[in-house]
Amino acid sequence: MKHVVGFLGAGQMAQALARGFLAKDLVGVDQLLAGDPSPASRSAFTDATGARAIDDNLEVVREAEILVLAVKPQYLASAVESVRSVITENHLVLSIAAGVPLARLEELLGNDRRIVRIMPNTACLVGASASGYCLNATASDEDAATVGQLLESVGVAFRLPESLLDAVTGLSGSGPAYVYLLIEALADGGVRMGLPRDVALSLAAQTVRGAATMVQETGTHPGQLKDAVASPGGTTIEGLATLEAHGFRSALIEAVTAATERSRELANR
Ligand SMILES: NC(=O)C1=CN([C@@H]2O[C@H](COP(=O)(O)OP(=O)(O)OC[C@H]3O[C@@H](n4cnc5c(N)ncnc54)[C@H](O)[C@@H]3O)[C@@H](O)[C@H]2O)C=CC1
Ligand SMILES: O=C(O)[C@@H]1CCC=N1
Repeated sequence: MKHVVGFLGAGQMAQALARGFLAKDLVGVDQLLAGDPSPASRSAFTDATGARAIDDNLEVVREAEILVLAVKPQYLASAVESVRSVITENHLVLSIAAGVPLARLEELLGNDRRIVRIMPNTACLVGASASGYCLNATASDEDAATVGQLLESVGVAFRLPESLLDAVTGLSGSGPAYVYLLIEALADGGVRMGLPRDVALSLAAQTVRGAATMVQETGTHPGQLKDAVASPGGTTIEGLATLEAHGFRSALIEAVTAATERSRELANR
């Protein structure tokens, strides 16, 4: 593929995506650049990727073929307005801003621009992201293929109707944070029961990884995999009953719902 990829915003997500693309050799280091007014973000980007980060968004847009809008949703309008005059139909514009709909992006960029709204997550850094994306009417099937290739290089990706992008944000966009909480809490439980902290953390993280891999690689329903762990009258069923008594499932369902609703609210800012 090897298009020049420019990021507006050189923060955490730009760094994670850029490192993922580099690791999969989808871009070379000289085909990557980022624009950011923050010297700290620029040095972090260059440290993480070896690529250029400059305080000149116009130059980034002029050089880029694929432009990734990677600023916080509240800074998106001002970032785009400052470069709008140099964004052409030759650019494929990807926005990762949570909650910002294609209609708003078209207002900012013009509906004759090729625009894709994406929701990845930070695990793109390790090639294990989970993403959803949707295209505006001007973007082509070839653009969809390009975006699919980029996102699949750093994990799994689903092309979806835009109406589902907020739910993707609530589940997999925000989801790594829920799982970090789970891992931390499992480790705390282990420490409470006497395990050394480092051992507890390692066991907790590997347990989450192993269970996720079992779901992905066996294709077996998680309920069936859960049943296979829980022996009659054994230890697991005691743990499961305790989780049910504390509303574990409901807490996760409500977390995804709340984050999805917040993503919907961000559309109205
Ligand atoms: N952090 C996450 O897990 C995820 C974040 N997102 C979305 O990614 C976007 C970026 O989030 P993060 O990387 O976490 O934020 P961040 O705060 O780490 O990075 C944003 C960067 O944008 C820069 N910036 C601000 N105004 C700018 C401008 N006018 N031009 C160029 N750069 C400018 C800031 O200096 C900062 O370095 C957000 O819209 C967020 O909704 C999407 C998926 C996951
Ligand atoms: O918390 C947020 O708003 C961003 C979007 C998805 C993950 N982090």
